[in-house]
Amino acid sequence: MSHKDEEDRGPWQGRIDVHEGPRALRWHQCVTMLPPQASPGIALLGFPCDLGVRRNHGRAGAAAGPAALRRTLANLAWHGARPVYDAGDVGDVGDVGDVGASTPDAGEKTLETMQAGYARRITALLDAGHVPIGLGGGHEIAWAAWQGLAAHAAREPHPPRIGILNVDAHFDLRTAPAGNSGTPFRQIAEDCGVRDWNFRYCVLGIAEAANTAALFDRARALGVAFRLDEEMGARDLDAIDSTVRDFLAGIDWLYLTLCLDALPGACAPGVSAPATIGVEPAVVEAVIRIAVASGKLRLADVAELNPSLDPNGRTARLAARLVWRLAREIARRPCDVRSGLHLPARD
Ligand SMILES: N=CN[C@@H](CCC(=O)O)C(=O)O
Ligand SMILES: [Mn+2]
Ligand SMILES: [Mn+2]
Repeated sequence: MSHKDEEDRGPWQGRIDVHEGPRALRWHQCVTMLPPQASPGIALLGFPCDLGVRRNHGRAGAAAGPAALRRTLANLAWHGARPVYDAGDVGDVGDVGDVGASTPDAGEKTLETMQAGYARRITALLDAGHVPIGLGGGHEIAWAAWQGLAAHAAREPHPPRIGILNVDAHFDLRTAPAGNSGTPFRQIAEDCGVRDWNFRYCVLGIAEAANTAALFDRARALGVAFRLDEEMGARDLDAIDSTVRDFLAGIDWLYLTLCLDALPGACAPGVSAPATIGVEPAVVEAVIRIAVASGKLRLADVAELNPSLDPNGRTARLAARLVWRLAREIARRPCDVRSGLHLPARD
């Protein structure tokens, strides 16, 4: 690779094991910028936004999450059998400025224009048969992701039953009238009402101490399935498996969202609200395996990475590992010509 090529690869740079043979590959050598008419693959899309975290009185900095995630992913070992594309960041030229071009917001990066831009990009990626993995950004990414997925689903002759599986210390069902990082699933519940769809939402890792009684009441009123952080240990894996499988049995399409503040604060300090107990990374990986093996996953993301609060890039490493795990499990599955995750697993 020439010096010029290396420069052109932006964050996708890292160690090259020149003496290790052709299988000694890392992500930076295999991820390509998303070309037009690309064959179906995994598409990474950055959401460099923390405007929702700010509105939610959280600690700002997650806007730098996607860049840190790409830099960390770049050096991980490549075992992929399926292409991974970098679809860039929302907010790149043309993404946000065309929402109501005559409004004062035209071209401005507000929370709503960023969310609308992300939603449009997600719909286009899904329409092209890709499995998008969103790189957050605050958890306001979830309302944007839902809008993109719902627009894609609405094109189906019979709209699929969409379920959201959230690994999170928080319900994010707040009622604040202006959307923020704490409201996305309440916004989605309302949108389901408008569309006459059932709201199907399951959260794993809820910290009782970090969610008020009002939030628990709202979750119960909305029929939300959840497990507390204290019910998410390695010893609980059979019960976790049942919770996830029961949820998956009642849906056709899955949106999986991983809020890094669900993981123990010692592993994931680089978030707005670190967890005191949290869910161990190995358990989160087990959830990812079950979710992907269902063949129903359409869209996933990792939210709340805040590099400004992240000593030694510890949280970025964990976030990259979870993206890596997602991609690894997706790549194990046989590929249908269009969006091929309906097929049974090979193993
Ligand atoms: N998305 C996170 N929501 C949590 C954490 C708030 C924070 O950033 O401190 C919530 O609203 O409770
Ligand atoms: Mn959270
Ligand atoms: Mn959250």
